[in-house]
Amino acid sequence: MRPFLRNTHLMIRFFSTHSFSLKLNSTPIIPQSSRSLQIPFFKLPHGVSRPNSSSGICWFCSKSRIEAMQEAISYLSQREAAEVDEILMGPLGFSVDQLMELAGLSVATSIAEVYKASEYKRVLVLCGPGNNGGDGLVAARHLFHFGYKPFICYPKKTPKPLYAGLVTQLESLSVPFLTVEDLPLDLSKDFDIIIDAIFGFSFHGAPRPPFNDLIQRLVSLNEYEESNQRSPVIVSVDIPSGWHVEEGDISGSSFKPDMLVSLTAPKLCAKKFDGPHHFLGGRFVPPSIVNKYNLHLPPYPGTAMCVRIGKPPQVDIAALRENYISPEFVEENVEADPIRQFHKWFDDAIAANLREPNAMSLSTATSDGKPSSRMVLLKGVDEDGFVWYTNYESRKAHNLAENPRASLLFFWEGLNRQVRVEGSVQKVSEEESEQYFHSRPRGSQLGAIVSPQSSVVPGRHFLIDKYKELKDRFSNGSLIPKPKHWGGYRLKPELFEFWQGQPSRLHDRLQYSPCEIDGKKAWKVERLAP
Ligand SMILES: NC(=O)C1=CN([C@@H]2O[C@H](COP(=O)(O)OP(=O)(O)OC[C@H]3O[C@@H](n4cnc5c(N)ncnc54)[C@H](OP(=O)(O)O)[C@@H]3O)[C@@H](O)[C@H]2O)[C@@H](O)CC1
Ligand SMILES: Cc1cc2nc3c(=O)[nH]c(=O)nc-3n(C[C@H](O)[C@H](O)[C@H](O)COP(=O)(O)O)c2cc1C
Ligand SMILES: Cc1ncc(COP(=O)(O)O)c(C=O)c1O
Ligand SMILES: [K+]
Repeated sequence: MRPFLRNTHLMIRFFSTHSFSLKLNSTPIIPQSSRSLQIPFFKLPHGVSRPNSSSGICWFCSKSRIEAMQEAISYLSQREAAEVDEILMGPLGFSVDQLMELAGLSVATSIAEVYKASEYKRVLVLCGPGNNGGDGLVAARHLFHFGYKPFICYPKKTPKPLYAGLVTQLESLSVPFLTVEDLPLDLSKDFDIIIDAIFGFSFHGAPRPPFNDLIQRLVSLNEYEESNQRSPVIVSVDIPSGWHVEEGDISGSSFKPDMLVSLTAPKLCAKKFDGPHHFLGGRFVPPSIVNKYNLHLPPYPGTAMCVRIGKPPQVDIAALRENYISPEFVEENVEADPIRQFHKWFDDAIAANLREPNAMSLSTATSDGKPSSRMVLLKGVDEDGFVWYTNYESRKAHNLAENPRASLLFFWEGLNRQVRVEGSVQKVSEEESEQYFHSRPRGSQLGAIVSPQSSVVPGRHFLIDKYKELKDRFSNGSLIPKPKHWGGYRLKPELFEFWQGQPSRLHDRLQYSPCEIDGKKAWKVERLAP
């Protein structure tokens, strides 16, 4: 919901007691959460009352109320959490194994999103006697496969086949099991992450041995943190163990985790969590549960098993960095022809399922050397060069008219690779542009006619009005003529560089520049210092 709700006027139209549609500045909004979970209604924001008539009366509510709604997240009481558990495993047909597998996977993926295995390798998982402990065992297995080194402390093994199986699976991966006595009293040196999978929503009373001692060691870690000494981060599964499930840390003497992964929906104690990373996991909640408990939760993006709840933490931009780890990229293994090498890497980018691997930054410059860059989409590449399409009256087009030289840059983040290409630029033939133009979706064809690219327009309505008019004109499906001012460019490459990230910033850089061998045009490959 966040992106939709920055503006002031939100129109709410009621259909029944709870059901309403939302319109922001006249544009219908399908809340993402309801799209993915098919929630037919939203919780009423505090202070908004239902009109007397349910026949579709519309009115506006204020910005602060919208923000209140935006912040509204549902929390479950202890009783509700147990009830949801029963419904899932009763009428809804789930088995505990399934839910635990998905819960443990959510915990592992949440951790992997924030704490990279390259920096936070050693993970101690403290497992309690119930399902929360089972989630910890599952998370440990997934973390092993993600490249972490897990250790388990599971002092009260649950004598059920499900748990015995989870233990066997970890033993077969040679994951060490440590007794409480094996554990160092001071956990600060031996581990980078500690997963608290001791108690979940069935916790009650005060922690009994040996778990009281484990919890106390987590409290000591918080004290380390306060003294600015490096200590492991603590990740709590569902509930910070020792906290009251609804009231939180009532004694004020328990530990404060750095990350909380709420499962299914946050429990009431999560309101008291003020650490930097709150995630939601357990992507199995069906609409019937969402409706029954009036759940309002952030939607999971794409195929993710977890989603962040609340604001991302403040980051120190200067401290943001990745350590690249890639296979070596050496002279002996490259293609003699840089276009063939480009195709090889492009195929890798496709195989890695990267989003828009054909997106490239195009840099041009004015005749007096003022550079500018923007992204465009590569639409073809062969021995003649790299092709993209655009508006011939745009800023880039003016640059290219006065200085027909450009550079292209591809960055394939998931593969730690970039490719630089430099050369001279020419327009493609009218026939080639015609052919490509008509291959585009009709909406994009109309968009190209509507948009005087790079010139100032009076407002969004200018484009939308023109678009609607044209859409009507071409609604009979007739051919949309390509505007004269729209077409392709081809960059003929004169220099290439293939870059692959490596540890300690000692990256591989292989440059291809033109040369002549026996009077024939060829390419010289040279390694550049990173
Ligand atoms: N949708 C869902 O529902 C899903 C739920 N999932 C997971 O299940 C978790 C809930 O699991 P759960 O019900 O097994 O309870 P949990 O809190 O792990 O442990 C209970 C054990 O602790 C013990 N114990 C209690 N208090 C104690 C104390 N003071 N000191 C010492 N011991 C104490 C208690 O013993 P008892 O007191 O009964 O003798 C019992 O043995 C939930 O939080 C989530 O992580 C996910 O896997 C999948 C989706
Ligand atoms: C991923 C991506 C792909 C783009 N592809 C194109 C494209 O193929 N052609 C184009 O004209 N603009 C494309 N754009 C928009 C351009 O980046 C840019 O805004 C536009 O071409 C105007 O640039 P100019 O004013 O420098 O000429 C793309 C933008 C993004 C983010
Ligand atoms: C303004 C503009 N023109 C053209 C394109 C390329 O689109 P297509 O793939 O439909 O040719 C894009 C892509 O983002 C664009 O933003
Ligand atoms: K826990």
